[in-house]
Amino acid sequence: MSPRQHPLLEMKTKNPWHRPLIICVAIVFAVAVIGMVTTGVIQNRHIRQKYKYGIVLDAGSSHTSVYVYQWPAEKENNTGMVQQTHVCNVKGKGISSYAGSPDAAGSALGECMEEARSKVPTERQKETPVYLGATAGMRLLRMENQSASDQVLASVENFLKVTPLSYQGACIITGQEEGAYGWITVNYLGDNFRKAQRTMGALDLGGASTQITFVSGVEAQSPQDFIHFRLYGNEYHVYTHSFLCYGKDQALRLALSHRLRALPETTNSTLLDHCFHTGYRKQKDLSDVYDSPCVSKQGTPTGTFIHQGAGNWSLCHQHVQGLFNFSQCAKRSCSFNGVFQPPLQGTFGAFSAFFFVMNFLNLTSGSLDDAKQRLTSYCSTPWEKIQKDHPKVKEKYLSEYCFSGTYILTLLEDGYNFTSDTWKEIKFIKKIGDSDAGWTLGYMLNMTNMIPAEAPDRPPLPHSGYVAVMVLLALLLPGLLFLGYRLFRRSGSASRKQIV
Ligand SMILES: Nc1nc2c(ncn2[C@@H]2O[C@H](COP(=O)(O)OP(=O)(O)OP(=O)(O)O)[C@@H](O)[C@H]2O)c(=O)[nH]1
Ligand SMILES: [Ca+2]
Repeated sequence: MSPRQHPLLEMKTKNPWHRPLIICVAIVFAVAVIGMVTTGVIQNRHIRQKYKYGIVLDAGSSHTSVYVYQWPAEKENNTGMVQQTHVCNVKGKGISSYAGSPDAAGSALGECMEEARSKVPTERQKETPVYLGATAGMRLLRMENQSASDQVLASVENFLKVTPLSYQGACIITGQEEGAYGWITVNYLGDNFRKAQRTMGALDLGGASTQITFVSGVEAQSPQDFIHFRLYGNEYHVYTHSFLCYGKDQALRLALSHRLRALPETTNSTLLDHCFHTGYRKQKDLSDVYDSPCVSKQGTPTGTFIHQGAGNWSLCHQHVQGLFNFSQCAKRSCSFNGVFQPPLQGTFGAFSAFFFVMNFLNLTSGSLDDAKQRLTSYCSTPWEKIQKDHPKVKEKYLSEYCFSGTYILTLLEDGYNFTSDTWKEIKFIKKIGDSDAGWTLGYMLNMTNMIPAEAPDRPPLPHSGYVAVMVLLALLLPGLLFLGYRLFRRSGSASRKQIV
């Protein structure tokens, strides 16, 4: 005879609903888990980004560039989100060169504006802001001839107003704005604001002006050279100064005019220039030198002169030093021409012509002494060889590199007070990521209020992190329940065995 079963066990094996119930519960659990995982995955799948766009025209003294920027629509206030997607260089010279025919200034932008517009989806064009900022070329034209400068601005305005984009205005920005926006650009692109890390100074060399901008702990002795920013919850005390007429084209005119003064006033006198290569010889108009408010002149010099190279770096360096006045800087912390400058602080990004020139001369790395040595050798190379070595470079740029390189070294060392030690703090840059270093991005960020004074509150987890945690917990929970159930059953059967 089989041993008699305990009445309780007998009852249990006889319960016809037990197995289906477990199966039902298991199915519900499985469905719930699959449901949660699927929801998590679907919720977190790649959503097609919607972008916003902005266009800024940099109307510089030498030429105009049109920049197109793009950023994810829902992340307007997260720094590091705006990217340059396109740049178009307008053919011809800068807008200030249209002083004699202002009506043509606007239409000259046509091709590049069309190209820029094609980079913005049609449905976004109506809401895409367009800004035009003019810099030192227009500052000089305004000083010389206000009505001509007004007419040029009116011409570009009339042209931009009728595009399908959202035209926001055309104006001449101040040198201080130009410096400050350049500083905002490099630090925005370096993500220095959001990470509250050390900022980078900005050095911009244009055709007609140059800017130096950096954070300084020094008290403002000259308040007009300081700007205070509160960005992302941090305070920045920023020194900035713009030197009108100290861009590289105006500096060259200034240098030529100094040397021409020493020549007899006969036409076609020969100007022997140590900043140009031996063998370089060109007839030039005196008006090319004197036609600028940066160059002092008696009367209106007309006629021509022979510009002849004599390539000698140390003599060129001496002449270039003569463009700066250091005598007013004896007493206080100063750069040149009596302009206050606090001691240099931190690293610097040097862009625009600082980069074009130093990159061409292969001087973007190495010491200051190296740079001087290499420039000495470059300047003494005959013009014929220089032309042979660089057949594709525009003759105007090529002929000027010895002067431009010397001017840059002098401006940085004698002007701004960089030394052999601090030279390594200068990084010659063109772009950061995909975006050009320059004032335009900072200008647009400011005009569209895209950098908040305070850091926005954020949830502790990013969205994807939140979904991942929820899915993990959802998987863990049924597992724990199942484990608990098993333990409960095991302890139940153990106590039953004891009873038996
Ligand atoms: N070598 C070289 N020079 C360039 C190049 N592009 C521009 N330049 C020159 O470099 C100088 C500065 O150029 P930009 O920074 O565009 O100057 P800009 O904005 O027109 O002038 P500002 O109004 O003073 O800022 C000018 O003399 C230009 O002619 C380039 O690709 N190579
Ligand atoms: Ca510029």
